[in-house]
This record gives sequence, C-alpha cells and structure tokens, in this order.
Amino acid sequence: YKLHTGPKDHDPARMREKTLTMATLNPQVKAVEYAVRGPIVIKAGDIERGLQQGVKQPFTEVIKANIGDAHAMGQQPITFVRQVVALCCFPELLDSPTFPDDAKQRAQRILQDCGGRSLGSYSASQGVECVRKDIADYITHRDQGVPSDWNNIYLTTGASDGIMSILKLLVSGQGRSRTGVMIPIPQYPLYSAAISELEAVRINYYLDEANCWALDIEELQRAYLTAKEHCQPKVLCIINPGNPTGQVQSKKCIEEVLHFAYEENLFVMYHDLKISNYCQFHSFKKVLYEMGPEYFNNVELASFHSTSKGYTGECGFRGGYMEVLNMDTQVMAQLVKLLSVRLCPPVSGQAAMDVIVNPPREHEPSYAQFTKEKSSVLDALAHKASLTEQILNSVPGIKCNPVQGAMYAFPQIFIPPPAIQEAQSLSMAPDMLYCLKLLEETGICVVPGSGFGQKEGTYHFRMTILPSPEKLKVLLEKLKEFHLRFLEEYSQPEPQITSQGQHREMSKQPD
Ligand SMILES: Cc1ncc(COP(=O)(O)O)c(C=O)c1O
Repeated sequence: YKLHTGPKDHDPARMREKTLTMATLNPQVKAVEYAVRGPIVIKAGDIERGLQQGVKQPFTEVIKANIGDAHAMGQQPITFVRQVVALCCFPELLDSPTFPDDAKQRAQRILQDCGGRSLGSYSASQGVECVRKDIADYITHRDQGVPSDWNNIYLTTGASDGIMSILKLLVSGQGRSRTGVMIPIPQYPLYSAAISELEAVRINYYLDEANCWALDIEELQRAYLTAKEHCQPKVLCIINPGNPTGQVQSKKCIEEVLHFAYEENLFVMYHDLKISNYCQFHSFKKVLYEMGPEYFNNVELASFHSTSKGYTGECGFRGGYMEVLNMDTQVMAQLVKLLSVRLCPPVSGQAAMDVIVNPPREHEPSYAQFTKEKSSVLDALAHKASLTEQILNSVPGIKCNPVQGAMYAFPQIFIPPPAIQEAQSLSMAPDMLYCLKLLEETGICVVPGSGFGQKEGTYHFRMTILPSPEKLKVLLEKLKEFHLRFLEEYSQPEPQITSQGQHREMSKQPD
C-alpha cells in the first residue's frame, strides 16, 4: 500500500462520500431521545441568541425552566463546598487567613489521599479512598446505624454515569431472554435513552396521577407479568422523589416495592434525588434493613446520588456516587474493570461530593454559615413548591399534583381537540405544540410531557421550580395568561366530548 497525496486533478470543491452518515450511524444512537435537551430547548437557545442580537420578540428574556440546573437559575453556591474545592484546586490558599480552619482540614485530608497531593492526578477508578469512607459514614449516620461498607461505594461522574454502568452490567440475552428494565412512566429520559442505547427491553409501569403519582404495586405486577411474555424482566428502576413527577414515596410503598423485587428476583436501581419539600423521606436501604435479614442480605440494590441534586445543585462538578448491596463478588470485580476503562470520575467532583457528605459539624467555625445557607435553599424550595402548585391549580384546564420533593412540577394540561388536530397535522405531539407556542409567545421554556412518557390521551409539561420566587411568580402568571389565550384560540363553538383520557372537568375550574 502506497501513501499518496491525492489525485493530481483533485477538485477541492468535490466532497467525498462520508464514511459516517445517517445511513451508517449506529442505529442504537439514532433511537436515543432526550427531551430535557430536545428541540424545544434548541429553539430556546436560538431565540436567546436572537434576542442578544436585537431580534424583536414579545418578551425580553428566555426563562429556562426545562432542566434541574439550580445554579443556572441563580442559586448561589454553598460557601463551604466552594471553599474546600478551591483549597484542593489551589493548595497555596491553605496559607490564606481568608479560609476557615475546618475547610482547610477537609481539603488537606482529601489532598492527602490524592496521588501527588494534587486534584490534577487520576484517582483509583472507584474513587478517592477517604471520600468513599466519608460517604459510607454519612450513609450509616443517615440510616441511624444501618452499616455501610466503603468497599461498596463507587464514585461516579454524576448519577447518570453510575446508572449507565450498572445497566451495562445487567443487559444481556437475545429474543425472549433479553433483559427487561422496568421504568416509571413518566420517567426521567436518561432511562429510556440508556435502554435504547443498550438495546434492552423497556417495561413501562405507570405512576398513579390521580393518587399524587403514587407507585401502585398492582401496576408493577401488571407490567411485570405482561413483559414476561416477551423478555426477561431483571431490573426495577425507582426515582424518589420523582422526576418529573415530584412525589415522595411512603414507607409502606417502599416496603411493597422491595418485597416485590425480592419475590421476583429483580435488581433494584434507586435514584435518590434527596430533596423532600415537606414530606418525610425514607431511605430504601434503611427500609430494606428494617424488613429483616432475609431481605437485607438478598435484595440486590444500587442507590445513586450526586452533587447535582439536593440543596447544593452543583451539576457542573459532575460528582456522584453509588452504593451497591448484595452484588455478586465476581461481578463486582467486573464492575471495577468496566469503571477502570474510563480511568476515574473527575477528582474535583469527588472533592465536592465529599463536602456534601461531610459538612461542618456544630462545633466547627463554618457551621453557622453553612446551616444558614442550606436552610435558605431548602426553605425557598418548599415555598416555591407550594407557590407553583397553588398558581397552576388556579388556572382552568391545568391540574398539578403537590410538589412533595425534588424540583419539578408536572402539571396535566387540557388541550382542546382542534389544537390536537393541528398538532397531528404537523406530525407533532400535542403537548409539543403547546410548549412551542408557550416558548414563542412568552419566552418560557418547559419540556413537553411526551418526552417523559404519559398515559395515552393525557398531556403534561415539566417545569422546574428553581427560578427565584419573584421570577417564578412572573413565569407562572405569564403561563396562566398564555394558557387562557390558548384555550380561547382553540375553543370550539360546540364543546365536544373530550378525547379519551382528557378529563371533561379539566376545562372547568379545578378543585
Ligand atoms: C432521575 C435522575 N437521574 C439522573 C439525573 C442526572 O443527574 P446527574 O447530574 O447526577 O448525572 C437526574 C437529573 O435530574 C435525574 O433526575
């Protein structure tokens, strides 16, 4: 084979046929959909750039309520988290009197466990040892003494990376023996995207909207038995508090779910979004422990948490961890092998994760400021959760369940049949049409319910409750005006019996 510089009569305008085209693209990549950063969000970005270049719009700013990114919505970082990470990144600051001693101690401890005492070196693939130990101590304390072994803790690049790694271990088989993964509907689209990418079989179990998005055990059983006809259900995914649905699961419900997983030998993947606005929050692991040793020593459970969710909202650090329980020891070695291919999660994210599980103690200098900042975030979220629910429920044709936890509302919207027909003629989901119009008329960017999955014939959108209370109020009032205009624009002289799943009473004032 002879390397040559190309034909002499090379025409620079001629484009060679590409090796990678839509026709040759990995079909699993083509199948992936991720609404949270989908077409509406791309359009919002275009509009925002247009506004900056002076394009006239009926609004002056785009409000991005599409993604749970607290800092992007103006939330201030927790000082202690940033102090420790800053000290780890630039250890010269350890001599500065500006930084409190407790932050310096934390940073020194983390640095000691980092190769070369630098955040810039790789860590072990499972993560920095002292961070793993701190996480295990935190979990033990959180669960009032239920033991956590640091050997079962793995640092991850956000929760997303941990979820993907565990799913990769679980998916196998062909035809009827292909792995089935049970996911809630509505779901966070990471799950459906990962299932498509890995060619697993998706098994939908529907949350009960009429009962505050409760997880109904009979529905789990229905979904499981139906799926068993064509695949091998092996995995049960739980999101608590719900994303996009915002419900917090009761202890009874968690017990039922764990019992079901035990009976059917399902591997449980549990993502803990941490924030409970006003409901009591129960850890799956603690409930499992209380169910007795037969359950605690057998149910295979992987729990995920990250710096993105919870009061810190540090999404950009991409810190996260998972705790795995009852995983086969040989499989555990395979997991370490898989993680080691990617070397390690960002060490700065690991440092941030460490501060979150190891915050200032009562006797330490940063305690007062830390507690004030943490409470301020959590109190504001609880306030915004009830504000959102209250204003949305005052709009005819919108019904919103209480936002018990996390940072999202997922209201049901009534879409008049003429609007549904218009959307269908445009090959668009009706709630996509609704959200597009909302964006174009008001600058508010939310995500259509169809991107998360919903019962056929019902329509929703997901919005975050993260903007400041003032901004959130403006957003909700604008949304209200838009919705009333939308209903009027598509109103019919003779109201029809609404299509299946749309509640007739939704067009009236909700209770
Ligand atoms: C259920 C669920 N899983 C995963 C993620 C992604 O989290 P991370 O930023 O930790 O990867 C989110 C973010 O909102 C989520 O709600």
